[in-house]
Amino acid sequence: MDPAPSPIRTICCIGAGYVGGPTMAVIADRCPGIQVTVVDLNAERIAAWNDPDLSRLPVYEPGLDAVVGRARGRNLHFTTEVDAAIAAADMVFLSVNTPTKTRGVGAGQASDLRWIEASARQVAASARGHTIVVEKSTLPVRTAETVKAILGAAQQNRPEGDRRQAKTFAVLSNPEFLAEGTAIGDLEAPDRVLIGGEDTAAIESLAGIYATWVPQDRILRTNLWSSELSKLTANAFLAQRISSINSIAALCEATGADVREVGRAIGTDSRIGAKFLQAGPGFGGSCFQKDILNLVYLCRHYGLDEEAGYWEQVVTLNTWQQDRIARMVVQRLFGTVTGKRLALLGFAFKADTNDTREAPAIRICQNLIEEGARLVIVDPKVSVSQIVTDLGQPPSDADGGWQAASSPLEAASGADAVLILTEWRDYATLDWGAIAAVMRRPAWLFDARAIADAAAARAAGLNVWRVGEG
Ligand SMILES: NC(=O)C1=CN([C@@H]2O[C@H](COP(=O)(O)OP(=O)(O)OC[C@H]3O[C@@H](n4cnc5c(N)ncnc54)[C@H](O)[C@@H]3O)[C@@H](O)[C@H]2O)C=CC1
Ligand SMILES: O=C(O)[C@H]1O[C@H](OP(=O)(O)OP(=O)(O)OC[C@H]2O[C@@H](n3ccc(=O)[nH]c3=O)[C@H](O)[C@@H]2O)[C@H](O)[C@@H](O)[C@@H]1O
Repeated sequence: MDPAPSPIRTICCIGAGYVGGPTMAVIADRCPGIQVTVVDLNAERIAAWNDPDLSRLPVYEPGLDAVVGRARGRNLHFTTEVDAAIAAADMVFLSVNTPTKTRGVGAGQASDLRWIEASARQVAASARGHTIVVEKSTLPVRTAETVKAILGAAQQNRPEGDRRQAKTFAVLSNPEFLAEGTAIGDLEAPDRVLIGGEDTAAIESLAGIYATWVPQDRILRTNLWSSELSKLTANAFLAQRISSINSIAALCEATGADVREVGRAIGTDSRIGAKFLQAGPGFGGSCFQKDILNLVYLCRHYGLDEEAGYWEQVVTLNTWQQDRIARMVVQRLFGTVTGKRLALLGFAFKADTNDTREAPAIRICQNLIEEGARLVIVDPKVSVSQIVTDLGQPPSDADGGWQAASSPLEAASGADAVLILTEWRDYATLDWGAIAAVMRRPAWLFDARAIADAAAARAAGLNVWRVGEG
């Protein structure tokens, strides 16, 4: 008979980022009987999570402020006291960053696991009694072996009769599938919760937490390796759809078809489904490229070179889409944008987030800056300092420079073109008459999200390119 799952009374989450913060906030909000402490080495980030002004949380997610407001101070805590929080926890989530390696073996493809290793070592050193360690970060398949080796080295199996609490561990994989901008909805009503492990009691302890608000038929249980690989595979399949529809978008533009019509026609096939078929400037975000390249690395590591090439093409085409759009802008503006003012609407990698990690706007801006354009960038949620970091240069009104503007109308003043790179809802209702009136003619709208009112823009005298429209 498997041991009954031990009730979880205290949780520690290592990593107060885009995943750790929202995930733990929802768990605390839904499980008032569990004390949840989120820890981070980044004191600034922790201070922002503790800011009394809930509009200043370090992660912008619709609905997150309400969730944090209910639980923070009651049973949700944020602190830099990592070791103390680990010592007090029955369950520790590892939700640290796992970026692509930039040096050494596997650089450019493999995941850099130094933060996972460091946090596992912190757990090994500070944990007390029996601790369930949960991999929440996206990890290469079989990383649990590393985590278990580190924890195992610290495990103390007391001799019979020794009443001191033994330090023992169970390791689970529980990858997160939330998407940014919809994190709260994704966490409160997930398509599925995936739990991988070998220790049934530990699996049921974690399943019991999610079962507080997630129906049992959506709580999937599997083995460690399948769980770790499922996360990489999910992101690879999602990103593959985007590169697939973007490749069809280019064919639509060349043949007079419309990618939105094609998307509707194929998406009504229940085997394909209608979601994730929006053509755009390519996928951004911190994870798609990272996770696919990690899959490519793993395939090559196991000698599966054909499979590695198959998945690598998803990333290759994504980069091509961003370069194609920049090239097309230059071509349509008579082959040169040197000294020309281009208004860029949207810098975040998608709407409803302030996250710019791997945003398509970064590469497209860099290409146009290389061509000598004078960019004017507008984004409702991304800070100027973040754009400075991402573009690697301060604002300048010289050729090959960029400046920020506070509105699309201000950015379009004197501009030869407006580019839409993020699908912020406001861009669907812009006043194209007013915008066209301040632009230099002949003037263009390049809508890489097909969100703008193209008829209104054309009626205002603008030339219009929309992704995927022939
Ligand atoms: N961002 C997203 O939408 C999603 C991310 N993921 C995965 O979740 C993991 C975390 O991603 P994000 O939250 O975006 O990363 P993030 O970079 O926003 O947050 C990670 C945090 O961990 C902290 N940290 C690192 N090592 C630490 C240590 N030893 N002790 C204490 N704090 C430490 C860092 O200071 C950082 O604040 C990654 O593996 C990612 O692939 C999974 C699903 C969605
Ligand atoms: O592992 C992760 O980090 C997460 O990555 C993605 O979530 P996220 O990157 O936050 O956002 P998405 O909504 O997936 O968008 C990713 C990119 O694809 C683009 N996209 C998305 C959908 C679409 O139809 N077309 C399209 O171009 C978006 O504009 C964005 O640049 C996955 O959707 C999540 O399930 C996963 O947990």
